[in-house]
Amino acid sequence: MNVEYELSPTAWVREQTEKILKTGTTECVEINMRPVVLVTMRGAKSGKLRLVPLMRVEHNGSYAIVASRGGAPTHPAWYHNVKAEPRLELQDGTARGEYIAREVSGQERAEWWNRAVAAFPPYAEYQTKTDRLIPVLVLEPA
Ligand SMILES: C[C@H](OP(=O)(O)OC[C@@H](O)[C@@H](O)[C@@H](O)Cn1c2nc(=O)[nH]c(=O)c-2cc2ccc(O)cc21)C(=O)N[C@@H](CCC(=O)N[C@@H](CCC(=O)O)C(=O)O)C(=O)O
Repeated sequence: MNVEYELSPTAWVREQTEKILKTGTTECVEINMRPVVLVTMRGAKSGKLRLVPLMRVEHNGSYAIVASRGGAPTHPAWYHNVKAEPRLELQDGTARGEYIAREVSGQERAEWWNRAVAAFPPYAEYQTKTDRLIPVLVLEPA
């Protein structure tokens, strides 16, 4: 049974996703020479399986995903998907696993925000472009 995946309507994102699917590894793509992971999540309204590439922020087997959307004034739609259904799959390189996402705040968010900015420095600039607090969600192995 072939599962119906929905790729991003944004061309450059869809192209990176297609490359990951074709090569079988997220190592075939990068942003500013920084690694990417591929998250598979359930659409909150459509129920579709959506494939969302995000920057790789990893620490001791857990990951953070950052709902930056380049510092746009509103959260990316995928943020609402993950809040509605926190169980998701993450692919890092060729490794894929089930994770449970939870939004973090306070000191825990600060720690993961530092890791995120170390992994992808533009996050710091994105946060200066919007007064929305960019959500950080930690993914722990299910
Ligand atoms: C364009 C829109 O995407 P979005 O979910 O807003 O997310 C925008 C971007 O964050 C998303 O494209 C990311 O993959 C971009 N992106 C990163 N985006 C980030 O926010 N952070 C990152 O670290 C990041 C890294 C990254 C690396 C590589 C790459 O190729 C892309 C990267 C989209 O896909 N819309 C679809 C689906 C939206 C959706 O998920 N709908 C839900 C409902 C959502 C709701 O309830 O509101 C559903 O299906 O039910 C549509 O409009 O049809």
